[in-house]
Amino acid sequence: NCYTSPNLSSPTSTPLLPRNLPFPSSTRSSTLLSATPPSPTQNALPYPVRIAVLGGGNFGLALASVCGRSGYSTTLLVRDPDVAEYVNKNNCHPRYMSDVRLGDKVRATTDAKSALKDATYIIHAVPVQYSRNFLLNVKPHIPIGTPVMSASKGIETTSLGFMADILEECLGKDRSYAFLSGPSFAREIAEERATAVVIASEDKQLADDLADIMSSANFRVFTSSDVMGIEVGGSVKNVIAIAAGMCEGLGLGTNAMSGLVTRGCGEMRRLGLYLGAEPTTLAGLSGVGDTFGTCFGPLSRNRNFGIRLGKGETMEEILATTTEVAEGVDTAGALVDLIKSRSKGYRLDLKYPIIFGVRDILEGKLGAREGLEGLMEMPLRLESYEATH
Ligand SMILES: NC(=O)C1=CN([C@@H]2O[C@H](COP(=O)(O)OP(=O)(O)OC[C@H]3O[C@@H](n4cnc5c(N)ncnc54)[C@H](O)[C@@H]3O)[C@@H](O)[C@H]2O)C=CC1
Ligand SMILES: O=C(CO)COP(=O)(O)O
Repeated sequence: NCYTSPNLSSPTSTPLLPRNLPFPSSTRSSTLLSATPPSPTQNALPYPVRIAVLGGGNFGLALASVCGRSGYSTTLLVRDPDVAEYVNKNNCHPRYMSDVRLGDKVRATTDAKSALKDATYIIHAVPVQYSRNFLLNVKPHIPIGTPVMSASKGIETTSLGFMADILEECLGKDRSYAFLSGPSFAREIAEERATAVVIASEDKQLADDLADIMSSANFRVFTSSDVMGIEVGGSVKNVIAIAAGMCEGLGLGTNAMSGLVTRGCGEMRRLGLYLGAEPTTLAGLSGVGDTFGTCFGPLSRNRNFGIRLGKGETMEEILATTTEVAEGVDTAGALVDLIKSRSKGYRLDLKYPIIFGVRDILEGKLGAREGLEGLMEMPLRLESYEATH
């Protein structure tokens, strides 16, 4: 890769905000709980920073507001000129979180060239299945070497690639990439509620710089080098959340829910270790942490999708009444295909019963109740297993 932190070693550089600190201490609790937003602060990086955010959905908006609140000029690249005009006039999106102001550092445009040519960092927040086309369209405007951070979670159904694969295939190997994940609902971020995430990159300097840029009292950014761990966690947790939602919709109870989510985390761990992820990442914010948030949090689209399935709605009925993306729907099938293509083992459905079960339910091969109750008939073995396939 060819990312070098712009002028970070300058002797005049101002000390950066501390990273990897625990949640803000009680001295900050008034800020955490206050309805009044804290005044914008610019994190002290000794070089000009301009952020471009690809994708004007909930998460692109939330991350743009984080960067804007840190004091950085942030441009949101959207597809619809009416949306761009509305954002610039009203400082909020007309449809997504329309009650949330984005802050005066955030502007929107449909002009990829103007958004990208001077960007120091690019944040990608386009749903996974649309990412390849989107990236190939904007590629001519992305300067060589500009680092890109993805915040999207899932697996592409056509290539079975994670975002790391899609980014490299679309934008080349001659730049550094980073990946943001963790329990982080867009609305809570936009409302400046306490949030802890992790940014992973093989390029430590990039992860550190992005953490400095985005960290604030209410948005804590930890760093990691385990890209695979981050990507497996972010992909699998959405599928587990659909199962958790079905469990909720069917009224199966707290014991069932806790058992299901824990066994789902076991499947995440099994796949992650097989693909080379670190166990600590899978047990961390982007693995178990995001699974808790998504399985139990009322804001989760994946969980809500599952609740509606559990209550008896069909896939078609649900898809016809939502414009928001539940990544787990496509990722469930992609995960099954990925597991089959990478594993030499047999009866993989017994090794990944929740992932395979959700895929079967989404494909209409099983009803939600039948699928979840089928888990009660799984062979009883040792609870813990190694990462063998
Ligand atoms: N919303 C959240 O709380 C979080 C979302 N994420 C991830 O962020 C990514 C983006 O999700 P959201 O912003 O929530 O999506 P969203 O559901 O809020 O919005 C959908 C976005 O997709 C865009 N879109 C629709 N069709 C498209 C197409 N054909 N080509 C390009 N773009 C198209 C829409 O313009 C919109 O920007 C997903 O991978 C999601 O898993 C991650 C953490 C939290
Ligand atoms: O990833 C998320 C929170 O961390 C958002 O989850 P949903 O896509 O299910 O809303």
